[in-house]
Amino acid sequence: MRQNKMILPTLREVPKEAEITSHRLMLRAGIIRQLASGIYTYLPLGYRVLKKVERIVREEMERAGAQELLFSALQPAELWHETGRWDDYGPELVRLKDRHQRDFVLGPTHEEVITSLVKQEISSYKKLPVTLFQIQTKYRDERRPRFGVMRAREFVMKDAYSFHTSWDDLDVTYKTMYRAYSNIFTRLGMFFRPVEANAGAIGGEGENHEFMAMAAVGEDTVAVCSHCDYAANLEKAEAAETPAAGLQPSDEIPVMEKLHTPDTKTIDQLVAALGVEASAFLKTLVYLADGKPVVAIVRGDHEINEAKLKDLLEATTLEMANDTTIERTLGAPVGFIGPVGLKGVTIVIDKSAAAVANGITGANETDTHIRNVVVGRDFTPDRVADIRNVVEGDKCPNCTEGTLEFHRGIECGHIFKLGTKYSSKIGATYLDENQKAQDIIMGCYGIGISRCLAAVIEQNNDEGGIIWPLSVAPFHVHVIPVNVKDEAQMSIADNLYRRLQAQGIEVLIDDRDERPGVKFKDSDLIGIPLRVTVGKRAGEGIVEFKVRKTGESTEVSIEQAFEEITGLVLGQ
Ligand SMILES: O=C(C[C@@H]1CCCCN1)Cn1cnc2cc(Cl)c(F)cc2c1=O
Ligand SMILES: [Mg+2]
Repeated sequence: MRQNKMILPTLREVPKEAEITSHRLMLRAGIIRQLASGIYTYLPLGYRVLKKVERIVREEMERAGAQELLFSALQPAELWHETGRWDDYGPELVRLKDRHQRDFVLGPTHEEVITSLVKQEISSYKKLPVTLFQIQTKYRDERRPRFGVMRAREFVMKDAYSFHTSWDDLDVTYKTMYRAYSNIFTRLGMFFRPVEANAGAIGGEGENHEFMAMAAVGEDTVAVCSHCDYAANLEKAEAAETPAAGLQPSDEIPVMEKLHTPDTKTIDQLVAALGVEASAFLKTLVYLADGKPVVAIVRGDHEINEAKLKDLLEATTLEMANDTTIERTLGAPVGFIGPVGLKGVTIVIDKSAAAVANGITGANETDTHIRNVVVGRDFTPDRVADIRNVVEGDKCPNCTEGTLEFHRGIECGHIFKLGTKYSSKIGATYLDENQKAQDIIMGCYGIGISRCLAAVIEQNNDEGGIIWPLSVAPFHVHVIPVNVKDEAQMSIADNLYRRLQAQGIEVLIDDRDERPGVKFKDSDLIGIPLRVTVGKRAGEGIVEFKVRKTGESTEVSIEQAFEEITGLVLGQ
């Protein structure tokens, strides 16, 4: 490709709205341009990378035995009524009416669509298992799109769905997909970790894993064991059971005692006022689970994990109760609430909080707390479960030797064992050997294709700009004639450009009439992995060969450069 003709608008200045490296570099390197909030145009340079990521994903999906198809982004609302998700989702679901005033959604995902296709096209167990996938634009009306394509309102996703007659068979495909995902992210040149995850709204009855590109700007927190290969999204991570903290037989603990705690509402204020550790407090929170009040208790030094609480309660919606609801439900002001004496409200307590020998909680009276509260003596919880976020230093639940460390990750893939949640609602069954209709068992597997571009850049950049891995680079080689008016330089550059292209190598030639400094800065910025500079010594047949990743550059003969490049590119 001749750069002088390309729409490749590089920018010197960092656009102020871009907060993270990949967003800044994607704008500066002429990869994307914003059309509207959370909606992006992929310029030619960016589109070449997007197609390369798609190709790698497609190759690995086909190697895993999946068949590619393509759905419409427009989905009839009827399907979303059948699964109930029309009502489950709020403004994030893009809804519209066609000219006949019929309701449609712009697809954020395609469980309903693919399950209804399988319902109408597959009826015998002989046709199962089958895995189908598409690479297509998805729409999710994020309240606050940010970080460029990392959290956009329109994005390219590969979504795959598998259909089975048994959980064992689903497990085979799940493992195949897990391996395919590892191949994909390895080929993208990404430092990634598969982590145990929380299925979230999609539900499903089985295990699920996210594939995290490890990066400081990642929105997700991953707990990683210092000793074994345990890794889990914080939404899911657990700690090894620690023996209950020196539980004294409850009869030795004195009876509860009220404490006058004027205006001390937060744990920190209480620690200061009472001079006891935060871990001695039973922090009481009030939620509405599907509209019903639930009291959740964690130790004062822990944080509630709403994903775990929601799963435990099997709630469709879970939200913090507002102060009015709290005061109405518990008859006490926020900051002084506690579990003792509550009637008619479900109490869930975290296992670590339940192990507190004698705790301090709100007394459900203004400016009053109580100490010597013993779980099981002074109040009886309805559930004792893991509903807290693990903290760094917690024991690993897998090996119990290592401790958990936190790292940030960008979720680039997520695979799920769905079960029959969608097939039962859509009515996708198969006839088993006894001609009996059974609900099809499903798995689903997503990759954020456009998000991968940002993740790869976050992990591959330096002060000069992007450093594309060869596998996804928009071009393999950047040929830069220093002075386009110099006949010798241009003919040598052109000749090399043509010979490399003839080998199937993708070459960008900077034939712009620009100062050398501008050319080199742009070349570092757009991050083509290999560069040949044709300058003063071209007449002697000498060019400069530079590897963007290492910065290493050597003066070599044109032939040496040609050999080196074909070796690196065709050998990859
Ligand atoms: O998409 C999934 C699960 C898997 C991911 C892999 C590929 C197949 N789907 C989860 N999810 C996320 N955000 C959503 C947003 C909206 Cl507005 C919605 F209506 C539905 C969903 C939704 O279901
Ligand atoms: Mg996910």
